[in-house]
Amino acid sequence: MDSVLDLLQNSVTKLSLGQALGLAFLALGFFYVVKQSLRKRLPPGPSGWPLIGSLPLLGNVPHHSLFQLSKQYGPIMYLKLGTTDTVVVTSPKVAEACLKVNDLNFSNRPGNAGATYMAYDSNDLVWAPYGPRWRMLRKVCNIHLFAGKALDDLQPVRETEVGMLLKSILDHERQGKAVNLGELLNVCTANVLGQIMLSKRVFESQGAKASEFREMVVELMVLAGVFNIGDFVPSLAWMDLQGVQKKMKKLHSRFDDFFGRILEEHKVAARNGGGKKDFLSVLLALRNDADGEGGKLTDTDMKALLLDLFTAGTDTSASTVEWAMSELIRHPKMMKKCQQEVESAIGQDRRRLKESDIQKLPYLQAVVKETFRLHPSTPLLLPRLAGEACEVEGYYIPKNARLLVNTWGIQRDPDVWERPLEFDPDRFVGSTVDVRGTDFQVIPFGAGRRICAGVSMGIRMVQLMLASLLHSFDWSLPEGQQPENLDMAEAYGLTLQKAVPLLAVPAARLPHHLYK
Ligand code: HEM
Repeated sequence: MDSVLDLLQNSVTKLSLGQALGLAFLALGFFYVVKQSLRKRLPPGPSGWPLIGSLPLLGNVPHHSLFQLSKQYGPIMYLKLGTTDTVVVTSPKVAEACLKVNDLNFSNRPGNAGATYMAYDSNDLVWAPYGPRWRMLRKVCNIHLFAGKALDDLQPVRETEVGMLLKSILDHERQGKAVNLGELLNVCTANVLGQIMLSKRVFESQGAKASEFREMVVELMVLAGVFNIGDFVPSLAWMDLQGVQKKMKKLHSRFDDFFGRILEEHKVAARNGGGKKDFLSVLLALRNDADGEGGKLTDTDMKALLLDLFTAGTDTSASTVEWAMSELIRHPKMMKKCQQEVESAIGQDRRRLKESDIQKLPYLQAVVKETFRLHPSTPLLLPRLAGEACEVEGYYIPKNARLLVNTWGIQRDPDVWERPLEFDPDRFVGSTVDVRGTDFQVIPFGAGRRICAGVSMGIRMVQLMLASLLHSFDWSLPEGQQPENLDMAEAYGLTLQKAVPLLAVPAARLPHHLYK
């Protein structure tokens, strides 16, 4: 052994300077090639800048900018957002590879200030780590809120609240006012959830507590929509450069007080034998039973769940209907077709529309699908996290990389859809393509294990509200505005809102006694 080493040493010392330099360059070249080939395995994408990465490329409306970038770099892109590894997906095929083939690996969500400071340190359902607790929370919600039987049992609540929506629109009509539809739809969806979960109309304008809650939800939407630098450059999070975390903490304590008070009222009612038949009462009754694999339901679990369901369920459904109404006002023939369909299904003077009528309205269902395609309320879904490094479409995805699925881009891609920017419900008439996470060309609710928990409730709410608005009223724009000039610009926030809210003028179509 010694002699071999001696030999090597001698030969190295015997190399000329030129030979030694040549060897050194060879070694450097070898390492460069290895490094490059490792790099090559990442998906293509912009190189970005130190510390901030490609954050400046996101612009004001990130799903637009990312869609443009995908045209340059392809359907799977890698970029640094701040210091975080991020993978952006913009094709049905790659979305399926992530959310179906590699679903388990992408079943977590990345931490962020909202989850930490507002959602009880990810102790809720939306941000909970994938595992037994998440499963337990989801199961409880499925059984008591979202499964077919629970949804059917809650049908009268939805119909009653939609009835109140129609009545309030009629009041506007009598005063000759245009209505801010988005606002009224928000009130309706929040009250449906309030009645289901707390036996309370949380968005009533009378009463200090009701309006306080509304104000808090609006603030939460604004805060959650802020692009918080600390989420992308974690080493700077402690500085809270935009003051977002401070505001979140303050808002969280207001929500906690609000839900805490309602929780205490429910506990007292249950002790006195006067418990209500709502979701919170069910949770209270379950608290001693639900100690299976997920552990007990604590007060915190319950408050976090209530917060989640209000925030995930209100704006999403309401803004979808606002977009649908805007499209129909721009396309009067389609609006007429919907109204004729409803009229021939249930008539125009006998009664108000019921949820069970929707099955007789295939064109209206197609209008809803087309709205989900063109105006998905959560354009980048909610972020996922790669639990382990993995391979997607031959590319290397690092462990802990964030996954953003640009469903807005997929649903407007000319490679995927014919005439993608045209609102054309007929593309869904007689088609089996569905929006519930099985057809990856249209996944407004996401897909896989962490698909939206409230898909069925959301679809039912959207269909019922839209069909009722069309059955009960004719709609036009305030004087001087032309349908073809209606502003359809998007504002970026927690959900995809219209930048300019829709103001529309209603004209009653039903006998007045039917609005009671
Ligand atoms: C138009 C209506 C709605 C749309 C478009 C929508 C969309 C979404 C999307 C895109 C996600 C993320 C899915 C993913 O990561 O793959 C999500 C998650 C979620 N949604 Fe919805 N949503 C709607 C209505 C609702 C309603 C009515 C509720 C409940 C009242 C709800 C509760 C939730 C919850 C709890 C999650 C988190 C699921 C989890 O992480 O396990 N959503 N939603």
